[in-house]
Amino acid sequence: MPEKQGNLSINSENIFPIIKKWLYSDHDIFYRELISNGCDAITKLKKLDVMGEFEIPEDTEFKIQVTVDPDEKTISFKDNGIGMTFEELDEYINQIAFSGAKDFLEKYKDKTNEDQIIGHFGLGFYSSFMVADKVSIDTKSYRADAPAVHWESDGGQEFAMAEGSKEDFGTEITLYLNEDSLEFANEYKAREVIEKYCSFMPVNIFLNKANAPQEYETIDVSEVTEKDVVVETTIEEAKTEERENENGEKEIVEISPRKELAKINKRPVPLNDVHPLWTKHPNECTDEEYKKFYRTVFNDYKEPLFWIHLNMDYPFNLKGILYFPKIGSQYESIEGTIKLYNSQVFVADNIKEVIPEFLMLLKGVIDCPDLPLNVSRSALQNDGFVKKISDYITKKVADKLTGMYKVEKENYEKYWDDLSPFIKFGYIRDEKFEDKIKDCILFKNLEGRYLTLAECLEENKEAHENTVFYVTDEKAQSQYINMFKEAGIDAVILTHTIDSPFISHVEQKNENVHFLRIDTDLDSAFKEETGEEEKESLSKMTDKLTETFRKALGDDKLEVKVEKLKNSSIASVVTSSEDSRRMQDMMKMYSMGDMNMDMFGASESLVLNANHPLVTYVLEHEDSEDTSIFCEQLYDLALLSHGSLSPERMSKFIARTNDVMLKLAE
Ligand SMILES: Nc1ncnc2c1ncn2[C@@H]1O[C@H](COP(=O)(O)OP(=O)(O)OP(=O)(O)O)[C@@H](O)[C@H]1O
Repeated sequence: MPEKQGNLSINSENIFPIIKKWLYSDHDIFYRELISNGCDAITKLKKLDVMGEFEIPEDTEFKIQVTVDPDEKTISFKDNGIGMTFEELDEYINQIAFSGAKDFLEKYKDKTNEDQIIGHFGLGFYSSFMVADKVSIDTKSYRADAPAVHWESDGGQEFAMAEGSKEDFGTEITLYLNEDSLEFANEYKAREVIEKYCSFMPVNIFLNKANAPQEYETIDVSEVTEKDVVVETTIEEAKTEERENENGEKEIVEISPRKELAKINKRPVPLNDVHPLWTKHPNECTDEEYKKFYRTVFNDYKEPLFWIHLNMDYPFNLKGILYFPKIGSQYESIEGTIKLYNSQVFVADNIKEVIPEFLMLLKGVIDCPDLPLNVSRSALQNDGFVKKISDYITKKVADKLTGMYKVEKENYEKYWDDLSPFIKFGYIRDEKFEDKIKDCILFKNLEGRYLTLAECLEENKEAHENTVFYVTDEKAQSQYINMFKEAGIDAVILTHTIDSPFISHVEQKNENVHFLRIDTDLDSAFKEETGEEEKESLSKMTDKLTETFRKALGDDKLEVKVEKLKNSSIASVVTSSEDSRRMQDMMKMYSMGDMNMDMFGASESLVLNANHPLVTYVLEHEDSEDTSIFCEQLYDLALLSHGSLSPERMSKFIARTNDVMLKLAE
């Protein structure tokens, strides 16, 4: 065999600093690249066997063996795949692998943002130089007549290759780590990285540490296979116990039989699952398997609500499982994770160019071998193919939900509280999803029944046409809820942060429909019908009480309304204008709380019930010495039932209440 030395130098002298910078956040990627090269080499050999060009020896067990050696500061990756001849190695490694790195550099030389590169596919073998000063390859082709080859390169600039000594077919790549990268030879680190990238690769991956002491396990002799190395066999005598039988006599019973045990070298356990659940046909998967897969992949011990198994072959290849997680409480983060794979090789989490943003609230895996992953994010955004994938996933999710709504309404309602933030987010963000799902959005009413928007409007069309009253905080708005219930008026519960943008969106899409918070201007249903004369007298009362309350509270902007409420036990309530409240909420959301809210008009009004004796008392005693106490107290009580008092008002309210009680005690 000829020997060969050469120069691998790539035009740029600075290739290392540049590549290192780009890959800085995921330096560990070389594990994925070298292991997936090994998987490819094994897959190729299996294909040759199917094509009849090679016969796989009977005792072959395909695997990738990773060995870390912290003492020698090396990591080796050994596969029993197709291997390379001298010429192939020269072509694939000296030319292609290095030209791959060169292409990579060319493509991205003007881009400084590492975020623009997805997956880093295309860097392959060359990535080993990110962590190693020296790399060697020992390979032997599957072709019986091809001699083994040894290749090595110091620093990735020059190489030397010559006949090697490897005896069996396959490839072993050894990395001599640089001082900055020694952590990768740590067994636990290695395990962590392999589990991150290679958990579902299609060939068994084993990890061991060089010179680690042999570990053993004990099994029943009947379970020993040809592959086991038996160190010793032992007999465990039967265990017996004296027990009383049903006739009250004592007898000896065997509680465990005599066993013949074998101590064997610990059987290696692969780090990966070569047949992840998504690769199976949905008909072959059980609920228990789906749940177990969810637990292992997402470390979430709360059971998912349900899942969708995606399985598409045409016009593109896409498989995956999307889980709808159970949301613990509304305060818990509902951020999900969608893991993207390319032929069982992990690429990245949550690539928003491929997966619609609202689906990121779910948890799931998607494997798409056809995805162009070696291009920049901006290119992915404009890629029609990626758009198709994204549309397909959206359609599948919408179909599942609408199907459930139609066929399993009871379950759908049961899951609604968990599903609702996700569905509402999708409804706002994705027009296609909105189109499909809009008639399956539910609203929980005061009785706890679930209604669609159309049903809500229909049920309440006599009492308040095209208006939906809603509650955002069941505790703070309980007084209003009671008033509504007494008056036989319905409202819906919308307590999630997504609900505020959600109702605005519903209003935009349904021009006539309005949502009013339950504490907005009181509906006529709560008021007594008033004739013209009474209206005039109420208006006079309003003027008078406005003056009295403004003076007592020292607030000359206070909006006061006087009404005859049917519920005579209520003296005062605060109502707020829907529009200005929404505007204020929006300001808060965008942290513009400092802005002067007066520009949006008065948001709150004090409504006094002319049917309540305390109100009539104030009306008749505007100049009495205690009037201001009545005014302050009525206002604070109204505010309290509307929400809460400011700390300053609260202290004054407590002191004043004590004074009032003292007076009563006198
Ligand atoms: N373990 C191996 N066994 C056999 N051939 C290999 C092995 N590793 C690399 N090769 C050969 O070297 C070539 C270059 O490898 P490299 O990892 O740089 O790029 P790639 O695998 O083709 O593409 P990618 O960038 O997707 O990894 C491979 O195409 C393959 O032919």
